[in-house]
Amino acid sequence: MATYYQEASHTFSEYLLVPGLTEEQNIPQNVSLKTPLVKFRKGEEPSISLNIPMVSAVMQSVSGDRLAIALAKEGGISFIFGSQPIADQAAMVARVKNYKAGYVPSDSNVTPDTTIAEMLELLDKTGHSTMAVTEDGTANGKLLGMITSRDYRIGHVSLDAKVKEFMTPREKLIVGRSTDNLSTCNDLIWEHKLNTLPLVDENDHLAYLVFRKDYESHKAHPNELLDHEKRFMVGAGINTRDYEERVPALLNAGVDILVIDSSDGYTCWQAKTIHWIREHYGDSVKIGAGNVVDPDGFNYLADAGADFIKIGIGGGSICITRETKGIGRGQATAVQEVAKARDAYFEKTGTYIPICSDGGIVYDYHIILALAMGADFVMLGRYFSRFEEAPGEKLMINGSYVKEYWGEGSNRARNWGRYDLGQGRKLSFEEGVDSYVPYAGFLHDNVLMTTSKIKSTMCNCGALDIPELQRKARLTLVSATSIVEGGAHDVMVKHKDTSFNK
Ligand SMILES: NC(=O)C1=CN([C@@H]2O[C@H](COP(=O)(O)OP(=O)(O)OC[C@H]3O[C@@H](n4cnc5c(N)ncnc54)[C@H](O)[C@@H]3O)[C@@H](O)[C@H]2O)C=CC1
Ligand SMILES: O=c1[nH]c(=O)c2[nH+]cn([C@@H]3O[C@H](COP(=O)(O)O)[C@@H](O)[C@H]3O)c2[nH]1
Ligand SMILES: [K+]
Repeated sequence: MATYYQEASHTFSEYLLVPGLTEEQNIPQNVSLKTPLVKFRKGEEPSISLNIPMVSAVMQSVSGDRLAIALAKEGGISFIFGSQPIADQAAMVARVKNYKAGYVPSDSNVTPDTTIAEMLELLDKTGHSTMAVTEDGTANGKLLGMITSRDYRIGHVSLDAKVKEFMTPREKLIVGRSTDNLSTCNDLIWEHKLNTLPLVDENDHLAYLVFRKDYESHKAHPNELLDHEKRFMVGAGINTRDYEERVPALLNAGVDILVIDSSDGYTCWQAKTIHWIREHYGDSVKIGAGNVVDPDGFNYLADAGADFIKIGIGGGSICITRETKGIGRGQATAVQEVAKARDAYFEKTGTYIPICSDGGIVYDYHIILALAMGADFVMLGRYFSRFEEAPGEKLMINGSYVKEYWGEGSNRARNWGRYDLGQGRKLSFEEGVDSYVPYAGFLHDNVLMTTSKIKSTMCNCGALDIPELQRKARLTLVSATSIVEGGAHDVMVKHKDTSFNK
């Protein structure tokens, strides 16, 4: 006989948090939203943590390189969509990794004997007029000087002249140490009125350049998610078919973490994919898996070796999976059940596997509910698709700006050809829709608003960080009429509330 669950499965909107005791220290400035991205042993630190508990969905209309950079600046991570040719996806990853985040490896380097003609050719290629002069002409050679467009006057210098005749020599340069933090660099930049500060190591070899204008952008983003080379972190989605080609290409492009992107993660295909990665790369390559909605699915992927596990079938705003295939579970219940399994797994094995609630976040407060129920972070599609940096087209419809947002299971997304891979399968039915969402401006402003709401609610619950919230949270189911009570009611609203974030 089939198994029947006795409880109905619930959605986020059916819950509210009951405040806990708020004390002196419970102010938003003291709240940390840092959260683990990959599994770790009890008492140890995860090798990757997020600075805010938000990641962007593995979707064509959400996670391109532009959004990935904007989100990494805020402390989250994007998973670049996998529904595109391998080379295109790897190129997107590489664009994020090569983006400047304060410290820049110098990409325009010459030697003292380089001619002005050769230097101009390089300028043409890179577009960068500030060049390092090193002994061997490489980005990490011994620093001998700097040359910028202010040092020579085109038309007035011989093209055969050498760089050494015009450069500012090393002894006249102000330099920083490669170990200096950005604020020390910025002090030097201001003190000496510099545009560029070279950083050298103990042997006077060039390490990085720090530019005045980059520092200003960096200062506005204290939560930036950076790798050990100070590059933005980025993830990428893979599938369970072409991973033998896709994974090496993504790693080569510098990807920090992978996730297997599927509606249903409780499959032998996912276990095989993870095993292949462990066999070829050991634990050095981090990979999330999913989606699951119950303890069985969680335990299967945990045993297979997943670094994090994603929860959610059919709850996404563009999803029609529940309608077309009859599979899924209310997202709140799914998170609660999987969180229980994760805690039991931790208890049993000493390994903590972060879980991600994917899909169905409609209001900002749904994020805090997901976290309170045990999720370590959330994945959002619709939320990010509304922003300037999202890949969808921005259009004017009936006097309002909208962005395009389409599901990965829609014909539009599937047309790139994945569904013809291997077995020559053809698409038989759609599992997602193509839609518009109201345009919402820039990612930075929206994420700032969302995270400040999360922090504020955490103060109501007396929690200074996410684990404390998870320990202390008290959640209540709400009746249908109390949901009406929770909105503006029995008044004529003058202006539509834009902070509502829907
Ligand atoms: N979270 C959600 O509720 C949903 C998400 N989506 C999104 O749509 C996209 C497509 O999802 P899916 O259709 O689940 O893609 P999928 O590629 O995981 O699965 C498609 C079909 O191929 C089969 N399959 C997978 N690997 C195989 C292999 N190596 N050999 C033979 N058969 C194999 C699967 O069992 C399934 O029947 C993803 O981006 C996913 O995130 C779609 C529907 C619902
Ligand atoms: O049934 C589906 N058909 C689709 O075409 C589809 N595309 C994406 N997804 C899933 O929805 C998540 C994003 O959900 P939100 O827009 O609610 O944030 C995503 O992160 C996915 O898990 C889909 N589900
Ligand atoms: K399954």
